[in-house]
Amino acid sequence: MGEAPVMFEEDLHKNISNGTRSVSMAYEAVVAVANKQYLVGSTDESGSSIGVLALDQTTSKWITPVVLGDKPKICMDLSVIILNEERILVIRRDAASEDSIWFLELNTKFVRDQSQALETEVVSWSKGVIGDDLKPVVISGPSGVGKGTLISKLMDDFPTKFGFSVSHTTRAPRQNEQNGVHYHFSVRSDMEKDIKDGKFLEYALVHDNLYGTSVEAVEVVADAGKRCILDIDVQGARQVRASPLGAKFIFIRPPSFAELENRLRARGTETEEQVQKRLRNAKAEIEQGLSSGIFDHILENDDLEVCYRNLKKLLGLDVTPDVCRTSPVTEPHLRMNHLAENVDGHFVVDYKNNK
Ligand SMILES: Nc1nc2c(ncn2[C@@H]2O[C@H](COP(=O)(O)OP(=O)(O)O)[C@@H](O)[C@H]2O)c(=O)[nH]1
Ligand SMILES: Nc1ncnc2c1ncn2[C@@H]1O[C@H](COP(=O)(O)OP(=O)(O)O)[C@@H](O)[C@H]1O
Repeated sequence: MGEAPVMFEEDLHKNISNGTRSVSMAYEAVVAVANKQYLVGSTDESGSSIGVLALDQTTSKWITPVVLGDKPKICMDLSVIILNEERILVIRRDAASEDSIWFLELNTKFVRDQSQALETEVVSWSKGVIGDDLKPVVISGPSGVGKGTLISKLMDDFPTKFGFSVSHTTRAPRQNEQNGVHYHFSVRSDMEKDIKDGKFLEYALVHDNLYGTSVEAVEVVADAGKRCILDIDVQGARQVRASPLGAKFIFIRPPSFAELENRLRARGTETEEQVQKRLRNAKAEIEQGLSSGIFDHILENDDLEVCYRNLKKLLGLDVTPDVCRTSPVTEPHLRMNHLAENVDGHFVVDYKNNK
């Protein structure tokens, strides 16, 4: 697999020989996917990463695609395996094992969306994660449910194991929030330019502010050999689910809407108007979290220590097993003053009339 079919090699040399395109880079492997031939090379223009070229067989034109994602460093010995029409596996045979497996996305939904947004050919690298251990973790949930509290506990208890993906946002910093630690507090125009330049894995308008996860924010954690934790909203989780990142998705649900409101108010970080806006958004977020199918697990944050223990259990950390209320949640008892029904193993809770 990964060796150029004979007719392609002849075709390639013919193209090169008749000057259709001088391929100035040494190429290690060629594969045919859909109506294109992809050359995965030992170097790109930067001279530091593996390069990618494509020959569109319908037009016989060479394409230098925009290459997104963290790029694998150059190597002199690689193999390519076609997984399907969407992605290929690239194995850097002379690299250390933790950096030898890479996916090149050629035609995934993420790549197609980026191609449309950037109006050009796009491919995207993503580092293959060996096993579950280093798989990034997406944690979502309505404002005030306890995401930050749970993540802080994980980071405090396992500082060498987990790293936090520092998002960008146009929201103003709260008291005690440090730029570059809690968020990269940004100007909207700067964020919008970087989004257009393909530097963001996902982004969304949340409570009237722009939030986004840069590719670099995730790679910084991965390069440190840590498991990346992303605290993002449901819209962002949906985008990450469609991206090549390959994460574990966990939705944190409050024990009741009234308790969520109590916590948000008690935290004292938002104005009354912002509290109302976040509570309005919370209803849709919770319904999305419970019934969208984006999330692998749903955890109820009633008792903090129980929820934290269940979170650690989900992440394969050594804890005494607990009644882990993860989806699908079977027993339909929620301390709500509102009926919850069990639909396809998920709770669809009607928060509409909860007061
Ligand atoms: N899509 C997306 N959402 C984010 C990101 N960073 C934070 N959020 C979400 O934005 C919402 C508001 O976050 P924040 O203002 O810190 O308020 P909090 O949820 O009350 O802590 C929360 O649901 C976060 O999960 C991001 O990078 N992308
Ligand atoms: N299980 C819990 N029981 C009671 N209060 C909680 C619980 N989990 C978090 N809190 C409190 O609720 C507030 C919101 O928590 P936070 O982590 O900021 O939520 P989020 O990051 O989801 O917006 C904080 O004041 C926090 O101390």
